[in-house]
Order: sequence, then structure tokens, then C-alpha cells
Amino acid sequence: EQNISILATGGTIAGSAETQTQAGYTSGQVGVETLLAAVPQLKDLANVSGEQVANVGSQDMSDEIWLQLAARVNELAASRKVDGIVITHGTDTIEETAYFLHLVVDSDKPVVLTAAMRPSTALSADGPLNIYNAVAVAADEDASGRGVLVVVNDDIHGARALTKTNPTDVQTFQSPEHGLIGTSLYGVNTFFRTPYRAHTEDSEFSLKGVKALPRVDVMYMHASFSPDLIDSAVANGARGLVIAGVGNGNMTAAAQEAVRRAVKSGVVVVRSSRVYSGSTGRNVEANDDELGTVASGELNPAKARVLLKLALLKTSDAGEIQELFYQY
Ligand SMILES: NC(=O)C[C@H](N)C(=O)O
Repeated sequence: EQNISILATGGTIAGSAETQTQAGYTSGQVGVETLLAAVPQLKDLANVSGEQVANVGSQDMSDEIWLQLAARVNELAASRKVDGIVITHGTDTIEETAYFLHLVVDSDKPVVLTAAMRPSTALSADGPLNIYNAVAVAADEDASGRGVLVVVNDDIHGARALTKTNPTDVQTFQSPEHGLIGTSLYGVNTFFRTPYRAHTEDSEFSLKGVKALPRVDVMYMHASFSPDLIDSAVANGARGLVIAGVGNGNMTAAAQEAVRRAVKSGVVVVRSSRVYSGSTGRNVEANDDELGTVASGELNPAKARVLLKLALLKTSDAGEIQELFYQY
């Protein structure tokens, strides 16, 4: 029998409300033992054990929790007694945590995140079956080597691809560029593909000796953007900035001037897009060669921020960081 460790971090999956039928609720209320007790069928899949790492709504996910979680995942994955790991998480930032772990976990054992859109107390709560499927994927040898996965609503997503698309819909997650890694139907898994970019064992990123991550801020572009926000982020210690640009990572002329100032002061600026899908290309409308900026490719602003934080642990050279954005 496979041994699966479950690390709980909070989220709606651990949320609770006063009644079964209300929209309002609080995330991160219920402990890991209660989550597991709601799915007694897990014993048919694997030998599971639970640990509470945090209990927050994932809007409060932080660098500190990421570092703690990554260290624990790497420790468990290195143990011969652990075959796979499941992490319960909020949906709001699951794509960031999943991509972070995708880059810093040094193991080919399955690491599977799961979540829910309805709190644990709701009518037709989606958490229990999601946990069941996540454990089934984590216990599946065929899941190994596919990077960090997110199992929700019968779908198996890759960490790099998935994004949340709706604030309330149970079917909120999509992988718009490359589609699903597979499906899990009542614990029966089908795999379609393996992510093609480098990850986990092949990733060059390591958190050994890292006590804190560099500050990277996201600037959301729109008509009449206030460029002083960029200067302010730099003055307050940002080492990197991600522009959530309009269209192909575009920004106002005044924002470009502020970006030039930021780059001149040694801050690395990545251009991504506020558009839901597609790729922000180098030198398309904005001239990255001339601005000294980096194009994010398919990474949305939140994920570009994750990669930039890790890249800045290695280098502040925009050219080298562009290469990392092509590779990961
Ligand atoms: N559905 C959810 O999990 C949303 C919640 N705010 C969270 O991310 O923790």
C-alpha cells in the first residue's frame, strides 16, 4: 500500500459557514483531521497521514508559508516511507503555490494540490471528492515525473498551466494554453501528457540556505495608469516588478518612462499581460531590447512573479532572466 502525506494549509476546502445554503463563509477554519474524517474511503486508496502546515484563506498565502511548505515537501519526498504528497489549499492563489513548488521541489514523486470552491459545511461540498481524487493521483506511479499537479473537479492540471477563471463557479480552473494533464474520475486516473518545460528534479532553483524571498510587485496596467506607483514600489524595496500589461504586455508611455527609471536603478522588470490567455512576446509592440525588460511568455502576472522571485535569487541580469523565462 502507498503511503501518502497530506499537508493542510487552509482555504475554502477547510472553510465553514453557519448554514449549508449560504454564500458567505470563512476560509481556513477546519483542521486536517476533520478534512480526512469526511473521506473515510481514503483508506481504500492509500495509507494517509495528515499534518497542519497553516490554516489560512489562500489570499493570505505568504513567502514564509511557501518556504515552510517547500521545506516540508522536500523533506517528506526524500523519505523512503512516503510515496506521494497531497496539499490542501485555497483556490485563490493555488496556481502560485503550485508553480512555486513545481520549481523548487527536488523529487519525481507525485505532489498534488487540491482545493474546493464550496466550504466544508456546504450542501454538495466539493472538497471530499477532490481530496479522494487527489490522493488517488498522488498514489499513482503514473503521476510521477509530471511535475506538481492540481486535482480539482475531476481534472488533473499542470502547475504551470492552470488558472482560476471564476470567483464562485465550481468549474473555475482551466489550463488555457496546453489543456489538462489528465482526469481522475472517482479515483480512476487517465493521463494525456507531461508538461514540456523544466520542473522539479530538472529545475535549477533551490531554496537551500534561503531565509527570505526578494520583493516583487505586480503593476496592473489600464488607461491612465499612475506611473508613480512604479517609482513607489522601487523606493520601497522591490527588486523586481511584473507589469500586468494591456494586450501584449503593453503600458502607457508614462509607465514606460517609469520602467526605464526602475531598470536603470537595477530592478528587473518583466512584462506579462492582464489578458487571460496567450503569450506575451519579446519585442512585439514594446521594445524589450531597448527598455531592458523581460517578456513573460505564457506566464500570467502572478506566475511571472513567482519565477522572477526565484530568478532573482540567482541573478539580476535581465538577459539571463529572459533565458529562465524561456526555460521554465
Ligand atoms: N475557494 C477558495 O478556496 C477561496 C478562498 N478565498 C481561498 O483561496 O482560500
